[in-house]
Amino acid sequence: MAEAAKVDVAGGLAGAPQGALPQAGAALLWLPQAACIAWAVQALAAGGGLRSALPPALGLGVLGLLRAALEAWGVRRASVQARRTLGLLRAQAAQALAARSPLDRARPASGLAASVLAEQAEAIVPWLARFQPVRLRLMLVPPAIALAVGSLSWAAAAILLVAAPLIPLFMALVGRRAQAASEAQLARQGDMNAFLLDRLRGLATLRALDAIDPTAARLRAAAQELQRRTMAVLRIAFLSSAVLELFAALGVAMVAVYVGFHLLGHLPFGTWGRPLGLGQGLFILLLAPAFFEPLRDLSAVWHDRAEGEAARRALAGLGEGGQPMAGAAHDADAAGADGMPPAGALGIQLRGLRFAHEGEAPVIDGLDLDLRPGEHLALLGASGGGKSTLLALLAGLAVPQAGQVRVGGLPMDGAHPPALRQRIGWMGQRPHVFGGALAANVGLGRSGADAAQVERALAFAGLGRLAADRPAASLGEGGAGLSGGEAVRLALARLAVHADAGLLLVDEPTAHLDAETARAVTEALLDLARGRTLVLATHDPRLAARMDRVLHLGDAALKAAA
Ligand SMILES: Nc1ncnc2c1ncn2[C@@H]1O[C@H](COP(=O)(O)OP(=O)(O)OP(=O)(O)O)[C@@H](O)[C@H]1O
Repeated sequence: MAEAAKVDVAGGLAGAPQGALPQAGAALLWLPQAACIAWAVQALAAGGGLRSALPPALGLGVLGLLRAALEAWGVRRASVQARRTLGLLRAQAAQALAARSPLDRARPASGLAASVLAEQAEAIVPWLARFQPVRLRLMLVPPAIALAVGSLSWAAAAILLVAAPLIPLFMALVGRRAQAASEAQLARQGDMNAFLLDRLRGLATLRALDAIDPTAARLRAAAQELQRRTMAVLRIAFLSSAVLELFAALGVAMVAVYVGFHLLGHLPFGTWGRPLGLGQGLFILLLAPAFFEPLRDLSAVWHDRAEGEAARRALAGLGEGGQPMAGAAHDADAAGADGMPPAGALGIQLRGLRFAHEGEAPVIDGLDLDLRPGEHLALLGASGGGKSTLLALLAGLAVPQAGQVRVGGLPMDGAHPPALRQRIGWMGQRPHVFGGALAANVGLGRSGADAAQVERALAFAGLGRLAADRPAASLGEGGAGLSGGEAVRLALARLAVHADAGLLLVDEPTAHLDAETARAVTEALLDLARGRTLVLATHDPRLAARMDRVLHLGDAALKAAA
C-alpha cells in the first residue's frame, strides 16, 4: 500500500475526529435551551400569561431543531470516518501480513488472523465514532456549564466541581483493568478461532484416526475459558457504570438540595450578593444533569475504548516481528524505470549465500552460482537439503543472512523484489487450491490473465476438458474435487498464464505422480520453459537429466556450484 494511505490512529486521535465538533456544539446548545425554559417559567410565575412565554418557547423549539440537526450530522460524519479508518487499518494489516515470509513459522495462524481482521477489528469503529466525540464533549461541556452555573452561584458550581473529578479518577483506575481484560478476552477469542479453523480443516483426518473426542474436549475447554474472560470484561463494564451513576446522581441531588433550600431561604449563601430567583434556580437545576452527561456518556463508551485499543494492537501485531519477504516495504512500481528487470529470460547470480531458519543451523552456507538467461538448472539432494529454501530465496520470499541474490542483473533487495517477482513464475510443492471455479484458480485475478489466456493455459496443462465439464463453483476448499495429478496440472496452468515470466521456479513437479502423468507434466514444463530460465527442485534423476545443469544441495556439496 502507498505510504500516503497509512493511517496513524493514535496520531489521528490527538486532534478531534471529524464529527466530534458538531456533536460537542449540539451538547452546548443545551445552555441556551435551559435558559429559554427558565425564562418561560419565570415569566409564567410572574403572571405574564402564555403570551410572555411565547418568545422563549419559540427559541427553545428553534434551538432544539438546530441541536438535532447538528447531532445527526456529527454522528454521521464520525461513523463514516471511523469506517474509512477501519478499512485502511485492515488493508494495512493485511498488507503487513502478506509481507511476512511464507517460511516464517511465527506467522499468525489463519484462524487468528481472520478473527482479528474480520471480527475483532470491528471494535475500532465504536472507539473512533463514539469514544472520541465523547472525549471532546467532556472537555468542552462541563467547563462551560460550570462557568454558567458559577456566574449565578459559586456554591452550586463548587458542588459540581467537587463531584466531577471523582468520576474520571475512578474511571482511570477501572480503565487499566478493563483494557487488560479486553486484551485477554480478544486473545482467547483469536486462539479459539485459530484452533477451530485448523481442526475443521483436518476434520477428515481426525475422524479417520478416531480423535474427534479429545478435540471436542479441547474446544469445550477453550469455549469455557472465553466465556470466563467475557464475563470478566462485562463485570468491569458494569462496575464502572455503576460507580459513575452513583457519583452523578449524588452530584445532581446535592445541587437540587442546595437550590431548593436556597429558594426557601434556608441556605442564604453561595451567590454573588443577590439571592437566586426562581428562573435562575431552575436554570441551575436544568444544567446540573447536563454537567454530568458527558461523564455518563464516557462511562458508556469506556468499554469501547478498551476494546478498540486492544483491537488496534491486535491488528498491528499481525505484521509485527518474524521474517519479512525481500522488499516487503516497497511497491511493485517503486523500483522505477531504470530498476526494471530486462525483458526475456532472466539470469541468476548468487554470491556467498547463507540462510538459516530461525534458531537452526544454516541450510545454505556460502553458495555461489551463475546461471545464464535461458539456462535450465535442476536442484538435487536429499530431503531437507535446502532445495525449497533456495527456491524461496531466489523468489525473494525470504531474506538471506549473508550474501546476495541477483536476478536479471538486479539485487533481490531494496526496492527491486516486487518488480522482480512480477517476472518470476512460481510453482510450489503444495500448490494451494481455492474453493471455486477452475478458471478463477488459474487467473487468480491477476492483471494480464484474461479469460482467453486462462482458457489457453488450461488447455495447455491438459485441463481444458475438466474446466468445460465442471460447473462454475466446482472446486472445494483446499482442492477437494481434484486429483493429485490434476492439482499439479492446475499449478502448471498458473505458470502458463504468466506470459511475462522470465524465470520459472518449480518445486518437485512430478512428485507422487504416476509415470504417465509425470511424463506429460515434464514435457509441458519443458515446453513452457523454452526461452526462459528454469530452476527446478526434484528427486527424479530422469527429470534432472533433461536440464542443462545440476546442482547438488546437501552438507558437502553446497559450495560446489555446477
Ligand atoms: N519454515 C521453516 N522454518 C524452519 N525450518 C524450516 C522451514 N522450512 C524448512 N525448514 C527446514 O529447513 C531444511 C530444508 O528444508 P527444505 O524444504 O528447503 O528442504 P528440501 O530440500 O526442499 O526437502 P524436500 O526434498 O523434502 O522437499 C529442513 O531441515 C527443514 O526442516
